[in-house]
Amino acid sequence: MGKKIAIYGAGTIGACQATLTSGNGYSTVVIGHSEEGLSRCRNTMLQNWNDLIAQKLATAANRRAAMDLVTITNDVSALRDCDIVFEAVSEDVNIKQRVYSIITEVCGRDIIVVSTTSSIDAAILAEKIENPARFLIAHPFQPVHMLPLVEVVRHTETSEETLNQVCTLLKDLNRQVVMLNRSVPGFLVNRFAQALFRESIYLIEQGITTAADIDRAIKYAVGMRYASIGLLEYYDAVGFELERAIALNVYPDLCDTKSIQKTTLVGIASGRTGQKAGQGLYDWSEKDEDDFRYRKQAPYFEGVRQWHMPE
Ligand SMILES: NC(=O)c1ccc[n+]([C@@H]2O[C@H](COP(=O)([O-])OP(=O)(O)OC[C@H]3O[C@@H](n4cnc5c(N)ncnc54)[C@H](O)[C@@H]3O)[C@@H](O)[C@H]2O)c1
Ligand SMILES: O=C(O)[C@@H](O)[C@@H](O)[C@H](O)[C@@H](O)CO
Repeated sequence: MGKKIAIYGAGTIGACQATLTSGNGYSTVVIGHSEEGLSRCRNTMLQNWNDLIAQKLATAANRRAAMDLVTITNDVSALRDCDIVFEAVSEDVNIKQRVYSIITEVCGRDIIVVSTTSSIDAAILAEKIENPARFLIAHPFQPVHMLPLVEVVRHTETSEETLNQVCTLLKDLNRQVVMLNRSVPGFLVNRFAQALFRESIYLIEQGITTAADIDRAIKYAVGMRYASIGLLEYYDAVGFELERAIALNVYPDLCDTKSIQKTTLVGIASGRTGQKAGQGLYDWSEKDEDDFRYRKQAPYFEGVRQWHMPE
């Protein structure tokens, strides 16, 4: 500990990353770029704490102490004495490049910059920063302050020292780190997710089943099984002979389209784009938003007991 952490970007990821770092006793600076953004960030952080307090995982004193460790500001000079900057601005290479120039200007070229990008290649981002040896990606998952996995993606010029410092910090934050030695689109988890999304939409479009039944299958088989054993432990447990027989039957029938599917295109054209629009694969007007937020966090509550919360 003792490090001062900065998070550049006051959106969804910035607010939750700041909840995690300050909730573990780190002084944290969040850089935004609008007044509304700053108050939205503060409100998201308070909502995160209130959810933890409602579960009796934190107290009002923890919330106050953690919020006291946080500076949320539009003033980039607040970055000056930080040791490491998590970049969490919009998923746009040009915006990220502008932000890297500002960080280097304020902090010097030895500052460690960690991008939270979901999809931009590490080599592309590394080209946009003055000192690529001090740059890598650490891709988190929502809800970022609670879900433990972080995919660390290095590129050819990332120094060992940078990698070690970032991994040490992530481990101190009780993160489970997986490492990619080079960038591939979607890293690991979004590759798995896209394969499942594509197949699920295909099955619905073929009239084979419904969104609700796909989600039941995921929750009560895939989710529950792989919560306690690994996917590849399971593969070995079944054995290669049976998996070969199943693959010979299933591979030829799997969806392999390279195009965006009709359901998604029609949804976008008609404004039925998902939860925020009230309608997507589900009718969200029929769903309870608080219950969904609770269910989204529920698997991770136990992990919060390991936080080193300030008091
Ligand atoms: N939302 C997710 O599920 C998720 C998960 C993991 C990683 N990520 C990645 O995290 C990053 C941030 O995503 P998000 O979901 O928080 O987006 P967001 O839109 O909620 O937040 C991005 C923030 O960046 C700010 N911003 C834009 N230009 C800026 C600038 N020049 N200076 C300062 N701030 C600027 C925006 O105002 C906004 O507050 C992206 O790279 C995204 O791919 C997102
Ligand atoms: O699952 C997540 O939280 C991340 O992988 C994100 O990067 C990504 O944007 C997804 O939410 C989109 O499915």
